[in-house]
Amino acid sequence: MAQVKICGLREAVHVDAAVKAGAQYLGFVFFPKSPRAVTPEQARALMAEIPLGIAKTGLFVDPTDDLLRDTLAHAPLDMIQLHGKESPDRVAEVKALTGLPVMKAVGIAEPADLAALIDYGLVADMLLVDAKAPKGSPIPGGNGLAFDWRLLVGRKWLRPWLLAGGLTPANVAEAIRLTGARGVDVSSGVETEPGQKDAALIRAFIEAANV
Ligand SMILES: O=C(O)c1ccccc1N[C@@H]1O[C@H](COP(=O)(O)O)[C@@H](O)[C@H]1O
Repeated sequence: MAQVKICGLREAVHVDAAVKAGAQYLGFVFFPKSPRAVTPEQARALMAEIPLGIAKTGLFVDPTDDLLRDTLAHAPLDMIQLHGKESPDRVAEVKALTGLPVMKAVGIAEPADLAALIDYGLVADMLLVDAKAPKGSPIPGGNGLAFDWRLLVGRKWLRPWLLAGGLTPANVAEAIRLTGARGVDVSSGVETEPGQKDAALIRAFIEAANV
């Protein structure tokens, strides 16, 4: 069974669909430039019915200590996802500050980008192997772009990892087969437009990840 993270949830009906379909991670975006951004108070309400055992993951982009503290004061997160330019030292600081496991996203476009996964594997609890955002994009992820999955064939890292970037119900099974990923993360691929999740697409994605 592949582990699935559904990211960028903003409505209870989609949280419910993801929980019932068997997602192991649910992502809430605390980055104002994203069309999926929620406030800590909105996230808290969305999290109320999430069963124990599903990791409520807060997505941040180069967060300040204050943003992390303020968010955690309202929203009971289980994991932090760092999706900006955080250095390995900053990853370690965020772990110490929050007391939570940290998943660090690394953008991949070419073989040289893979080296960062070794460095971050020394400090992060999990790795998120995502497509590198196009130049000029206002958001460093959630762009619905895939990278060349063949770059990952035969690679191993120190930490568990999720594959992300342009995954959809139509391509996720092939992505898992090719890369050997044990977990996948999706945002745009289960939406009808940026920020608008779709319950049927969420169910189709989780089903396809587990064929
Ligand atoms: O989803 C967002 O809006 C977002 C904003 C800023 C950083 C990351 C974001 N999403 C993450 O990006 C990847 C891939 O998304 P997609 O499936 O290609 O749309 C995923 O890990 C999201 O968690």
